[in-house]
Amino acid sequence: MGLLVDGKWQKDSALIDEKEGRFIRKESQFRNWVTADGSAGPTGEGGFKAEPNRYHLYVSYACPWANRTLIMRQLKGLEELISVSVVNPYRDENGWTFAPGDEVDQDPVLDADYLHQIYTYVEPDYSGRVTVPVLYDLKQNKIVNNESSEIMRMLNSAFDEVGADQGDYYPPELSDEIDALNDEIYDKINNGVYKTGFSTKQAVYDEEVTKLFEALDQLDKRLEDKRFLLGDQLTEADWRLFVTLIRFDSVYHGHFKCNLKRIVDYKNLWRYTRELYNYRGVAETINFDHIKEHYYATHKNINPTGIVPKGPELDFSLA
Ligand SMILES: N[C@@H](CCC(=O)N[C@@H](CS)C(=O)NCC(=O)O)C(=O)O
Repeated sequence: MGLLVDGKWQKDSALIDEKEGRFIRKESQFRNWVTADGSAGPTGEGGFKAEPNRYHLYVSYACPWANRTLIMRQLKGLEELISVSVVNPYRDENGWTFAPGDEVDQDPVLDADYLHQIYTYVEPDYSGRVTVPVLYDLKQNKIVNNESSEIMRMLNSAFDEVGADQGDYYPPELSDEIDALNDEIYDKINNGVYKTGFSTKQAVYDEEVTKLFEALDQLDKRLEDKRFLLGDQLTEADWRLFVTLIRFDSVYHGHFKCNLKRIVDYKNLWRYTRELYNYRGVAETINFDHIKEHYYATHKNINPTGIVPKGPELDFSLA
């Protein structure tokens, strides 16, 4: 996997701590916020007022972090207000690309070949990873933010006065509970599948896969008497969990060796995953071809042939 160093693309870089055999995720770097009045948000600079047709979202259908922002865009009815470009699912030594493909978009800003060109266009000496999602300001030609958890929060509330649909997925009275669940789910599940799949030492794999399934077992119990994580109200925490569950049986189970069980084997998690998948507009944000192609073809270190498996056959219908 490549990255930018002082604005120059380097084709190779390591995300694994060689000695420990552990996967380490790096912090996102653009941390400004779109707000209703353009004032600064919790981090970064002000000047990013919520306006229709001003912001653009770069995503990959493969990526669970990008998926959560696409879901929030859908839930809040922002499809006409915030445009989207989907990158090619195959990430080669040049990182994410706009190489033509099924359901791949062209870049509206620079007609770029690579996503890293967007990063260096706004910051010519940028050093760091070139990740999706990216929320881009078409008016000022700046990257607002490339941290999905923050982009989700902006989409949840900043556009409410300019045409977003009703609905608050991070209501103040539940925020402490949501934050606590998010921390747990991020560490053990969202990032847990990556820590399991990218481990290069048996002991690290054993430890991570055990933590992952303990957490899934607990959530399955939690959902025994609850429709959603916090009861009847759907919150951000559900969508953050969902993006990992929906990829689980297709890629994490095989490709990342998270194979003690599948999600279809869990009574409550399976019911829950299907319900969220069928929730309004959400299925449109899921593209299993992109998901499978990305993981199996891109991570040659764990799947050297790049063969993308045909299965599994999954039925998400509610019947
Ligand atoms: N913390 C970031 C993580 C985003 C992320 O890691 N995206 C992956 C795709 S799933 C990516 O673009 N990786 C490219 C790289 O690390 O070079 C977020 O949640 O937005």
